[in-house]
Amino acid sequence: MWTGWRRERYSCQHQRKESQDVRQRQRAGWCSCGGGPRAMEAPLQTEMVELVPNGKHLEGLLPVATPTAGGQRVEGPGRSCVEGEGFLPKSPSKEPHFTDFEGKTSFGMSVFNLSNAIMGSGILGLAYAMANTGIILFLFLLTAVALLSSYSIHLLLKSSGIVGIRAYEQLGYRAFGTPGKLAAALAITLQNIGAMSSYLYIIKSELPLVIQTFLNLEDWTSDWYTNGNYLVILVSVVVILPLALMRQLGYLGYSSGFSLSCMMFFLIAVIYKKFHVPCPLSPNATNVTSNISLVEIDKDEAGLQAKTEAGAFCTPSYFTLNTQTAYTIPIMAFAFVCHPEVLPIYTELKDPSKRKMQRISNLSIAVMYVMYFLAALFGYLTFYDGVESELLHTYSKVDPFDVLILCVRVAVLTAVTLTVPIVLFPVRRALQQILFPNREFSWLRHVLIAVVLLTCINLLVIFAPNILGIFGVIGATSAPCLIFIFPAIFYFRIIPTEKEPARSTPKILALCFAALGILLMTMSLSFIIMDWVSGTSRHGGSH
Ligand SMILES: NC(=O)CC[C@H](N)C(=O)O
Repeated sequence: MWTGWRRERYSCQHQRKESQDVRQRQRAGWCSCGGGPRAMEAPLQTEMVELVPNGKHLEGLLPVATPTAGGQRVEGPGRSCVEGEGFLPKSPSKEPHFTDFEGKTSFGMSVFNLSNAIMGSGILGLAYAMANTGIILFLFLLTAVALLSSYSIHLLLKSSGIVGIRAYEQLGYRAFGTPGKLAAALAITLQNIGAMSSYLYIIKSELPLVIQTFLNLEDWTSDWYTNGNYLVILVSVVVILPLALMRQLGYLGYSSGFSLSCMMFFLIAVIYKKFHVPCPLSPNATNVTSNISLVEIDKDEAGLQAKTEAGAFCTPSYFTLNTQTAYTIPIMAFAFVCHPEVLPIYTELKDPSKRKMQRISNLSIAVMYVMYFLAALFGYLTFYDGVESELLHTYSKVDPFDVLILCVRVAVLTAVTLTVPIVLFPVRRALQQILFPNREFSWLRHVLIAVVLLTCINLLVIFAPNILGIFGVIGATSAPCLIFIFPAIFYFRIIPTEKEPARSTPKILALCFAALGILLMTMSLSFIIMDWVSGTSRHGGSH
């Protein structure tokens, strides 16, 4: 990200002044600002400067920490100091401290941003997941996915610390060259475009209902303000685009905080509703109780039978296994995806260190873990097996004009709308890495990519909502790649064998982690294919 380039630029200045001895050690010359005669050596120097995470430049330049030496892959000819030019403060009168040019985002804001990146439409599918696993199995699986997600961030941070790179795709490049970079960029692009389309799809389908109810419109009107297609364009242009044009993720901290409060409100409403929605719902409210047939049975007997069935229906299950249980892991994996955003957030962190970033990640994951569990638990305890794969739909069945539910809808709409810009950041970065590698920052490109991306997603959501089903497959492939497989295999390749031999415990663990990812990916894909073959797309869901 641009802050990284700015760091390089500063590094160049700082090191030019203070590190003559180190410069000698790096015979290749690590600062050919302006493209001097040693421009050819820029790749090495770029990496050397980038190699220094967390401001420990001199330390990082010592031979012991120079995995770039010895012909390792480095990227970015010409991307060294030149790129940072535009980001220099005009009067560097003050002695530059490392913290001056490191990111500016505080710990709290980073937690907000990362939590917002984690939280999305995934939360709406969790109650359904619980209905198909039972409370205990759900809790076990959710804990496992949360822990694995945190471990995978640990792998990413450790790899990025070794090479000083703070971008997912560049880790891929470092580990496997161009194919690695392309694979990471592709997975990030597909995963995040899938997530953004699911968010915009929620806007398209929910916002007209909300507006209609607030305006007290009894009948369906064809006015533009009740047309989901126009509304989704309006929201994209008025809210999402300006936020997506921010140059740094750090600026989105406030909107992320607001988005989280909206989700908090959603959670409180879900808990409140548990105690105010009767179970079972009246038969005409939902088809949940349709199996309770009153026809041709004696009234008393029917009443008794209905009571027994209702009693059985409204009892929570602690451990369930059915054909839908298999979907639980992909739903949870999707809900915890935030890995493309971790390294950009790390780049912009004030006084960054791996430990601090890991603490931010663990805190965000822990907060989301609690919220996910409570939302799933109370959503499930409200509707039991009648819960749908999208929790909001289920509430609409109770009373679509209920004011609280309407407010909850607005809250969820606001939350997902404010998540789109965060999720768009890594996609823009990935596209930039593929299409315009090693170019300096340009506002035109920055704006154009955001506009093109948002336009494509809008078109997709408006004209081809059915295609969104394809993202089920993409999600089943890209989420395990981003969470399990890539962090593990990149780690395996990037950590030098002198530091950790191939048979050391951390590396073997990483390989097991990758194998687990492959297993999960195969599992999810086979379930989706089985669904297609049998023609029952049971898991509609919001994602
Ligand atoms: N980048 C992403 O795919 C984020 C998805 C997010 N975890 C969600 O639940 O919606």
